[in-house]
Amino acid sequence: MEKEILNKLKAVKYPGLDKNIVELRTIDAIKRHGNTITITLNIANQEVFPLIEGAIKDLLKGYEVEVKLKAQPKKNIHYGSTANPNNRAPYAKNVIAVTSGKGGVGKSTVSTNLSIALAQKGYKVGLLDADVYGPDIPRMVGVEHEKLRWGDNDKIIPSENFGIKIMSVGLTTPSPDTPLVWRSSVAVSALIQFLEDVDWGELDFLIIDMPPGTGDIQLTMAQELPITAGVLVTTPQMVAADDVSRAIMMFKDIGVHIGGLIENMSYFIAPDTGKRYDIFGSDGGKALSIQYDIPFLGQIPLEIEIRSLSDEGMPPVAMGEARHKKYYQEIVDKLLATTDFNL
Ligand SMILES: Nc1ncnc2c1ncn2[C@@H]1O[C@H](COP(=O)(O)OP(=O)(O)OP(=O)(O)O)[C@@H](O)[C@H]1O
Repeated sequence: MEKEILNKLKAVKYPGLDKNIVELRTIDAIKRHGNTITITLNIANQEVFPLIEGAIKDLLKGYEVEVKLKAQPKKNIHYGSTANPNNRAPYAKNVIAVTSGKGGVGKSTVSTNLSIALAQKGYKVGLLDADVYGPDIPRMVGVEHEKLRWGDNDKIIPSENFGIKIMSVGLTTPSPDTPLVWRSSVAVSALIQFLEDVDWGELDFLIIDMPPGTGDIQLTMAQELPITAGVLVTTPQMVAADDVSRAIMMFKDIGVHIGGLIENMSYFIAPDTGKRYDIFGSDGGKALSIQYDIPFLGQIPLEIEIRSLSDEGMPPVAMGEARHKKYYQEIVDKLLATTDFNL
């Protein structure tokens, strides 16, 4: 019976999208009590709920149907409020914080390429690698052997490459592979120093590659900076994971506007044939963004070249083929459209 209903529900399109509510995983449960069928939807967008409810009731006319909205995850963690943050970076017109639920999803690769894509559009961009657990950005932009340098004004001179200014916690270690073993309080004060003591000049965008997760560092950054937009990176496998939901809820709880969600390593492009394989299914990121009512900024496939170019310090958006550039450039165009940036 439930299966039969689920099949029928495939006829209901999600408002404004070319996908149905079943493939977008918005059906949380279908239950039958006597003659009543109760369908629970898992969506956060209150405005589309009545539209879907109406369409379901029309479709299942012969049945007694009740459509409910699943209670969204309760905010049992209180992150506090960052309604009136300090502004340690008055030189930046906009601050974008890039984060992820878990490590290894490609957050630093995304931050780097989005920063360069913004610079390619003519904006002045600074990229702060605040990922104390894996400060990979210097290697990705080929500045890993640079050391901290101070200018005449006693300010730290940021590295520069591919049209962006770069500062990383990784540049504070004696060699690129020295591990950083910092307590979070030390990491937070180092980051604040980077915000205040680096000679960034005037910036249109300061992009911060945050550590993964929802800890002290994220919260302090949100208290010390007016974050214009938070951007979340996930992989299709992670889409259903609690970590991603927690990262989304953290931004929502502390009042940071979410610029959108990016799905990285979405599908695989075979290097020999160019054929696309949807290894992890498709559209998980889109479904997640619908569930939490946040913009979906796009997908980046898993491609060997993205990894090899990044490892060699040649960011794909600058040094890759046209299609690599397009992945990141299209995401930047969408982000510029979803958020009211100060430009
Ligand atoms: N779309 C992609 N296709 C292929 N490889 C990718 C892609 N995105 C990232 N990678 C590779 O995956 C690895 C992890 O990426 P990255 O360091 O950006 O992740 P991260 O989420 O920032 O990790 P960490 O939390 O450890 O800092 C890197 O080797 C990177 O080159």
